[in-house]
Amino acid sequence: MNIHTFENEQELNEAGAGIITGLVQMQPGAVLGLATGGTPVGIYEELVKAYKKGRVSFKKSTTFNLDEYVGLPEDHVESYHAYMKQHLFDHIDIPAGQIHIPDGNAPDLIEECKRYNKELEKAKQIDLQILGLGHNGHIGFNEPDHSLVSGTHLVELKQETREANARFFASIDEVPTHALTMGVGTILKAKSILLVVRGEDKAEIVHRALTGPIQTEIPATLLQTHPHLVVLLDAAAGRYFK
Ligand SMILES: O=P(O)(O)OC[C@H]1O[C@](O)(CO)[C@@H](O)[C@@H]1O
Repeated sequence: MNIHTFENEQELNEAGAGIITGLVQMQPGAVLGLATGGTPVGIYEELVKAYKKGRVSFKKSTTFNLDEYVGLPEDHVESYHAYMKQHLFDHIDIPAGQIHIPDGNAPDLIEECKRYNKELEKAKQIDLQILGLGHNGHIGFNEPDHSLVSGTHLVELKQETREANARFFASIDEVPTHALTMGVGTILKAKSILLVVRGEDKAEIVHRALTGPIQTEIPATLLQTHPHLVVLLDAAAGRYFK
């Protein structure tokens, strides 16, 4: 595990984007696992800048998003479909057919999970999985539980997750109660993982996740078992690592 702490958010963003562009430059057909939420926004901004400067092309890349809310229309500004377009896909050259995001509006959500798993199987392996971290230790939307699911599945969001994400909605009542998420088995199967964590409010959980006992009640502790984990922390999130 390689942990890097940054005093400056911009340096963190550039480092994160540099890891992604470095991979895509060397391996244009790379399969990228993408995250949403507040954490990766600055990294996506740097990716867009790199693309606009002609430093990288995503024409041959494939992407798989970690998760999507259930029941939020795709064009709702807080759906992860809309988020990805707004922050990345509308500004780079990736062909639409190479983008994969679970469909939280599918008529049969269990079938949709199976379909997503099949797409992941076809891609064989994610080369680089980008992850944020929930305050309760969730990765993707794999919430703390006495057991965890390996593949894509339907989850009920914990109240604390809905509260944390309420900042993006007009009120907590608008935050969906369920989501589809890639499972921890798929996440851990990625060749490399890039975990990004920002803010004082996540300092304790990221420290527990990376140094505490491995337990499904803190799903991110499973990342300790991954052979190629890179962690980027801002100074506030990294305070217990100093
Ligand atoms: O980056 P945020 O908004 O703090 O969210 C933490 C994590 O939880 C999620 O919202 C759930 O997948 C992710 O998008 C994010 O990585």
